[in-house]
Formats: sequence, structure tokens, C-alpha cells
Amino acid sequence: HTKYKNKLKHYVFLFPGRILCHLEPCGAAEVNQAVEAAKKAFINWSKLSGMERGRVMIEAAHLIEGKREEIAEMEVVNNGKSITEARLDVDSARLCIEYYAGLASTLAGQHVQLPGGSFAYTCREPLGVCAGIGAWNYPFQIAAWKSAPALACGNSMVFKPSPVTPVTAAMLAEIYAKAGAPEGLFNVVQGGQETGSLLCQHPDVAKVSFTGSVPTGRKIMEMASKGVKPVTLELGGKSPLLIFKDSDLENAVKGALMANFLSQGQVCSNGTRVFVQRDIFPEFVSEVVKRTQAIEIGDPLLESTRMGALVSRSHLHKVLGFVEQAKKEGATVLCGGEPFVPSHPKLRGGFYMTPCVLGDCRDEMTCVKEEIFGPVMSVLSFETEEEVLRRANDTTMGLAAGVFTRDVRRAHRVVEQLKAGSCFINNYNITPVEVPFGGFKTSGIGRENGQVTLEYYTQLKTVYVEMGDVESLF
Ligand SMILES: NC(=O)c1ccc[n+]([C@@H]2O[C@H](COP(=O)([O-])OP(=O)(O)OC[C@H]3O[C@@H](n4cnc5c(N)ncnc54)[C@H](O)[C@@H]3O)[C@@H](O)[C@H]2O)c1
Ligand SMILES: C[N+](C)(C)CCCC=O
Repeated sequence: HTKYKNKLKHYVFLFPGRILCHLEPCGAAEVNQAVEAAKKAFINWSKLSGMERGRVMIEAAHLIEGKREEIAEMEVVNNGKSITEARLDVDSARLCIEYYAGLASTLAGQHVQLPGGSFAYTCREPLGVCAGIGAWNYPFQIAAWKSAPALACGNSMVFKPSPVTPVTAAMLAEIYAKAGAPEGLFNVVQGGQETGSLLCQHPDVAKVSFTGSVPTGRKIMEMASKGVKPVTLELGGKSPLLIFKDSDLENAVKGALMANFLSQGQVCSNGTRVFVQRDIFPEFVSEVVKRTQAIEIGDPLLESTRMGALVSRSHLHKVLGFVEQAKKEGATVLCGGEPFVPSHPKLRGGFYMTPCVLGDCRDEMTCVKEEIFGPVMSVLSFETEEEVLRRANDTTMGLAAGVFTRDVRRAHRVVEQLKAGSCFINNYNITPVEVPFGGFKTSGIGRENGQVTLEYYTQLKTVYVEMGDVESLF
């Protein structure tokens, strides 16, 4: 704690209910300083070959591997999630850096033959200083998912983590520096919305990649539009999971739990509207409730713990408020939805709750319409494929969607009609770094991960080459 206290100064955050460190929000002077450092680093970094940039990134990935446990433990303290999940987040961050290290040398353009021996070629050039702004649910992973493609393409980055979870992005900065990245290539500024706004509006920031809520995403886009800057927006969701009667029930139940309870339910892509075909509804619900009640809650640093603490007191109250609202609107709490006080005295101030399954839900209820961002699953029954597709798509958001069925033709037919950017067949919340991730509708613009993201961190230059004489009309 002392180490980070000295480094990061005065911003306050809590775990479990205690102050961990104080950090000072960065103002205009610090943001300018970070952007200036990134501008300097960009000059040489952008001139390196992809292979050379890839080498530094591979070294960063090795360092992450060596510090896996240290980073994961710090992420637990930072965020409250279980150590088991934090390790997987660190692995995803490392794999992402490794993956883009490999892709760095594949950046290439096209050669276009034209009449008279003339030709044109295209090349992908980096954008410059990119700003990354992160949410608090996957702090280390988000910093890696943004920085890896940005750096691979020859950009530099100023990253602002959420003020609620400021620590592990700073660890990533230390790792890049140790791996041989030039000074200022990846900078971390601390603070909340004011610091974020300063970054978005900075004239020397060429692009903003944002992960967070839909309302903040709108503001980010508005600010970026003033400078005509491209944005990547990874926003919220209220995703549907469709379970047909011919599903493998065991897998469908496991899928529903994976779709709702990772990271204490604080996952953008969560499939929180679980539509179950009427014939298997009672059996499915009884199994889901039984397994939800068996989820071990408590000290997130223990190996046996499967659910840690929510991120803050105010967020816990917000999530419990959604459960209360659901009850008022006629939903039945089938399990959970209560504050949870672990037996160990050191955890008493933590922000724990029991994971919740809501029954008797209707499509118009708040719990079915709004993103709760906590461990609350709403189960709904349906009769026909046509009906469930209409209801599943009846949302302004479109981040993810899932379908469980043994009928391969139904699976593809259904997915084809789902209005969501990231779809899963017979699983849920699986996000390999090789695969693009992102949303339709208000859930966002652009993608993270996969080859396509190279396009979001570069701009295309076209060069026409005349091999004859100029034929002037004048
Ligand atoms: N699609 C995805 O990949 C993805 C991933 C994780 C989280 N999320 C979404 O994030 C939300 C939860 O995260 P959150 O509460 O941290 O979101 P948030 O929108 O409140 O904040 C996100 C980040 O934006 C910063 N910010 C806030 N106002 C700003 C402003 N006016 N200008 C610039 N920066 C500003 C915050 O300090 C924070 O760093 C959920 O809606 C969740 O679905 C989406
Ligand atoms: C790795 N998960 C669990 C799919 C999370 C992706 C990032 C969204 O919050």
C-alpha cells in the first residue's frame, strides 16, 4: 500500500470499507505533461518496424507472466473480485499483448495497378497519441485491451483508469517501461470525469478509446466530435440469453451462471435476461437457483471463494435498490438479493451481497429493461422462437446475446436475427483475444481484440504514383 501511496498521491478508495490509498486527480498541467511525454515517445516508436515494437511487447507479456500472482492479488484489492477471476483477467491481458505483438509486423497495405504503368499503394499509419479511458470492472484487462493494439500500431497512449480502481493500470505502465518501451509511451493519469474530459478535449490527442456506461459514452463522443477524433466506445448492455427446450440442460445452467455472476455480476456483456422455453422452465429455474445458492461468497483472496465484494458501497446500494424495485413491480426473489456479512471480522465492512435470481419477471419491468451491473439474473419464459427473438431484440442496447440449443440450424438462424455485436452459441462470456468484441446499437462503436482492431488504431494513406507525363487540362 505504501508503495502505491507514494507513487499515486491523493485519491481515495476503499477495500473492504477501508481507505487503501490517496491519489491526487490530475488536472490540466498533469494531463498536458502526459500528452507531451506521449507525443515525444510517438516520434521514435512510430518509426520502428512492427517486429521491433513486437519485441518490446513480448517482453512486457513475459513480465506479466512472471508477476501474475502479484498483479492478480492487487486486482483483488483494487476491485473486490475473486483471486481466481483476477488471475484469468491477468492472463487475458497478457495474451492480448502477446497477440498484438505478433500482429504488429503484419500491418501492410495494398498495391493497385493503374493504366500506363502508374500505380497506387496504401499503407496504414498510426494515429498519434491515443487516449484510453477505463471502467472499474476489469481494470488491468481493459488497460491491456486498449494499449496492446494501440502500441502495436505505432501509437502512444495516455490511459486514465476509473478512480474507483486506479492501481493496476499503474502496474502495467511500470511493466511496459521495464520491457523497454520508451519513456512516455504508455502513461497513466489518475482522476475522474474532469481528468477524462481534459484528455478527450486535448488538441494533441488523436483518438479516444472508452469503456464505460452509455451516458458517459455519449459525452465522450460529443467531446471527440469537436476535434473530429475517432472513438472506440465499449459501453453497457442488457443482453439476452435464449435457452431452448432441446438444450443440454447441464450446459445451459452453467452458461446462465457464467452469463450472470462473473465479477459479482459487474460485466458489460452479461446475459441478464434469461429467456427459457416453457417446457423446461421449472426444471431449469430450480437447478439455477440451487447452484446460485451454492456460490461461495467471501474473502476474495481465498482459493475457494467464487464471489467477492462489489466495487463500492454506493454501487452495492444501487444494485440492492434494483432488487427492491423488482419486488415492487411484482417480481419474486427466488434466491439472494440481500446484503451479505462474511463471518471474518476483517471483511465486515465489505460490499457483499448474495447473488440473486428473480422470477415472475415481465419484459416491461425495470430489472428486465435496465443494466443492473450486479449479480441479479432475471428469468423469463417463452413459447416460440419468433416470440423470443422479438422480445430479445426489444432493447436499445446490443452488446451480447447467447443461445443454447442442440439444433445447429436453429442456433445459426437465431444468431443471425439477434441484434448484438458479440454472440455466443452454447456458451457465454467467452472472449478470446483473437476474436473481436463490441456492441451494436447504443452498446458502442468499434471493436476491441481481433485483427480488425488494427484498423481502429491506424489511418489509411493512399499514394498515387505517376509513371508517365502529366496530362494537364489547362
Ligand atoms: N462494452 C464493454 O466492453 C464494457 C466493459 C466494461 C464496462 N462497461 C460498462 O461500463 C459501465 C460501468 O463502468 P463505470 O461505472 O466505470 O462507467 P462510467 O461511464 O461511469 O465511467 C467510465 C470511465 O469514464 C470516466 N468518465 C466519467 N465521466 C467522464 C467524462 N465526462 N469525460 C471523460 N471521462 C469520464 C470515469 O472516470 C471512468 O474512468 C457499465 O455500463 C458497463 O456495462 C462496458
Ligand atoms: C472477459 N469478460 C468476462 C467477457 C468480460 C469482458 C469485458 C466486459 O466487461
